[in-house]
Amino acid sequence: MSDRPSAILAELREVSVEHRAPGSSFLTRDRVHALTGADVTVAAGETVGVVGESGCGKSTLVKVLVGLQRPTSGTVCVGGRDIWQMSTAQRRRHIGRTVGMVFQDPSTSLNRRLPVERIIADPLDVQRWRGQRDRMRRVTELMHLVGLPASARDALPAHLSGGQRQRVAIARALALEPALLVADEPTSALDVSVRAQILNLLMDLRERLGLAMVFVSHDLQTVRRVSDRIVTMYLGRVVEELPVARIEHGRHPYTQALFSATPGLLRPMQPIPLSGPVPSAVHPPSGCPFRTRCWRSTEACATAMPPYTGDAATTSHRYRCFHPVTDPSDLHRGAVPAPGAARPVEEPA
Ligand SMILES: Nc1ncnc2c1ncn2[C@@H]1O[C@H](COP(=O)(O)OP(=O)(O)OP(=O)(O)O)[C@@H](O)[C@H]1O
Repeated sequence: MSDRPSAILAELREVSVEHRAPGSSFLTRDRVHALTGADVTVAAGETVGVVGESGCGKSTLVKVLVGLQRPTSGTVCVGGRDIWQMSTAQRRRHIGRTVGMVFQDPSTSLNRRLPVERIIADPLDVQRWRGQRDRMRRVTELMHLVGLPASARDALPAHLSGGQRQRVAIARALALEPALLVADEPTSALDVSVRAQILNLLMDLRERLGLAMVFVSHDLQTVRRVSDRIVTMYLGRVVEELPVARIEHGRHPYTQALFSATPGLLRPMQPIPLSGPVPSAVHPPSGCPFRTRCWRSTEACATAMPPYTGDAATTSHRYRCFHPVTDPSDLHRGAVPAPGAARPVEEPA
C-alpha cells in the first residue's frame, strides 16, 4: 500500500453523532456522544479495520459512512460528494451505487418474507435496473459469485443456513457493483464452523472485484489479517489509525492495551490490565477520553483533547495522545501498571 492513497471513496470530516440519552428529560437534555470529531478516509482498494471495545462507536461510524445515520455535525463525503447536501432520493441512489453494506446478523438484516431472488434484486429494483431479463441474469451471476446454489433462488431466509443467509446479504450488497463494501461484524453472529468460509469469501471477492472494505470486528487477529490500515476507537473517538505493518508501533496506550489482550498478536508481551469501567458516553471525561484508565496520563490529559498528530515518517499513522508510546519496550520495563493501578474513574460532575 502506498503511504498516500489516491482515490478517496469515503471521507468523514470532524463527524459527531449525538443521541438523546435514554431516560433524559426535557430539563436535563442529556446526550449520548456516540461519535465525536471523527476524521476517517477510505481509499480505493484498501481495507480499513475498525476496532475498539463494545459501545465505542464502531457501528455508529459505519452507519454514518453508508448514510444510515445523519451526523449531528461534520461532513460525510461518499464518492467525492457530500451526501447530506443531496435530496433523500439522490442520496440513496448515489450511496447505493458506491457502497454495499453487510450487517452482523443476516437473520435480522434480511426481509424474512421475501425469497432470495427478491432480496438480492432489491437494490436493482430500487435503482430501476434495466429490463427484467437483465435483472434475472444479474441475480444468477450474484448467486454464483457468492457460492449460493441455484436451488436457493426461491427459498425464504428461514430455509437457509446462517452461512447461506450471509451469502445472500453479501450478494445483495454487491448487486450494484459498489467500489466499497462495509462489513459490520460480518461473521460474529454465525456458527464458528462457517465463520472462516464467509471471511474467505469476503477476501476472495475483495481480490476479484478490487473492492475497498471497511471491516468492523472484535476479532483482532482477523482484523490484522485482512486490513491494510487499522482505526482504533475509544468512547466515540478515533484515537489512532495506523498501517497494519506498524501494528507493533501503536502509539496510543489504548491501542497497545487492546492489542496486548490478544495473545500472539504482537511481539511477546504481557496483557496490559485496564482497571475501571469505560466512562459514560453521556458524560465523557474532559480532555482525553482514555485518561481515566490510562497509566500514562497526567494533568495535561484532563485539560485538553490531544491533537490528532502523526509521525514525521508517515502520513498514514496518526494518534491522539500527549504521552505516546514511542518505545514499545517501555511496556515491559514496569511502566505497565499492576492490576487496579490505573487512575480511578472520576464521577461526572
Ligand atoms: N439510537 C441510540 N440512542 C441512544 N444511544 C445510542 C443509540 N445508538 C447507539 N447509542 C450509543 O452510542 C454508543 C456507541 O454505540 P455503537 O453501537 O456505535 O457502539 P459499538 O462500538 O458498535 O458497540 P458494539 O461493539 O457493542 O456493537 C453507545 O454508548 C450506544 O449505547
